[in-house]
Amino acid sequence: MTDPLLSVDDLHVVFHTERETIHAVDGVSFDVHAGETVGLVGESGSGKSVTARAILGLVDGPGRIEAGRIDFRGDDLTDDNWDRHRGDISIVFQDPGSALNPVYTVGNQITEALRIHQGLRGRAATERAVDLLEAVGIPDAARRVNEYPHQLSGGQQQRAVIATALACDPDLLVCDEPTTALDVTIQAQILDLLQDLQDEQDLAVLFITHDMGVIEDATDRVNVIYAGEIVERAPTRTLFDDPAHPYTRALLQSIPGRTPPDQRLPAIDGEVPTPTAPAQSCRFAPRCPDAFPDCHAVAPAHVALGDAAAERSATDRSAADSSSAGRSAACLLHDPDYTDGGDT
Ligand SMILES: Nc1ncnc2c1ncn2[C@@H]1O[C@H](COP(=O)(O)OP(=O)(O)OP(=O)(O)O)[C@@H](O)[C@H]1O
Ligand code: NI
Repeated sequence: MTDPLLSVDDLHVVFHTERETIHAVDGVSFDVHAGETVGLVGESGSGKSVTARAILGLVDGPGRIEAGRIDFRGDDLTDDNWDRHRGDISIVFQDPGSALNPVYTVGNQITEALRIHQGLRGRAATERAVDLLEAVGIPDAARRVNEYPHQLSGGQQQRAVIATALACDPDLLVCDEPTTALDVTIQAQILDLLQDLQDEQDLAVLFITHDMGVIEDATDRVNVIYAGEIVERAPTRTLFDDPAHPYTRALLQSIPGRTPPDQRLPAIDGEVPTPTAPAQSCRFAPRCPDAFPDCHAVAPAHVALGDAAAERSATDRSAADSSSAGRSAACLLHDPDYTDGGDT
């Protein structure tokens, strides 16, 4: 496989608050290749947005990137190379209302981005802004370019936000719950739009959501995050057909058709713990239906499942424990496929 466009390697983002130290992102690694959509999925508080902000260089105090690398086209962004790649990575947040400035027209916001990132001004910028609004499916774009955000519906606002994000002609679009604030029909339209844009522009997308249904529709590969750690990674189809980690299975059980936008994974009792210390055990163990004593005593490590071509991995207790060879993983034990060191 070619080199990844984005490579996040053992990223640690820590918030030092007065009360406690929060290891919000605690050793996260994943890659995104040109043109693909990679999902990052987990419940509220699992560290998705902090990961997204870290990639954009937007972690603010009291948060700090304390370890790890974020490579974009081989440049280490944690080395303060963000400015060089400012236009190469764009982000779309959940709430289009707060992403758009209410006192400027939609067109002004897009032309501002075009000026900064492409050096376009005047008529050329306005024409490009209209093109972008058309590209994101806003009808009558030549007129609507002069409208203010409040004159657009929620779905159209998110389209306008996406148009603004595309104005810098990014290679990577980070979408942090881009459809969560929208109703289900509009959600589907925005997902279709992202898919079309991606096919046309060879855009890579990092898609962040708590909704497994959206992951299934929108992504090629997926990373499951829990309390700051990736617990499983697999091609999306594989993950749905054959989930390895108990947390992944719990997430899958929590999609009754489609989770309503305002509801969060009701099927799993309890909440994601706030990681206030380095992991001494499996952070999911207290909620895990399959946990046994070791799960509470040993921090699992991440191991490959199958050969490299399978592109699968999950956290595994035995890998953390040098005395036990092989892959009779704690959290994978009940699944005989994963205990034979074998193939998937
Ligand atoms: N400014 C901050 N100060 C202190 N802790 C923070 C701050 N921002 C985030 N955190 C902590 O980082 C952890 C991860 O938060 P994050 O926003 O990344 O979760 P998330 O997965 O995006 O959740 P959601 O689905 O609700 O958006 C949480 O424990 C949160 O309390
Ligand atoms: Ni978030």
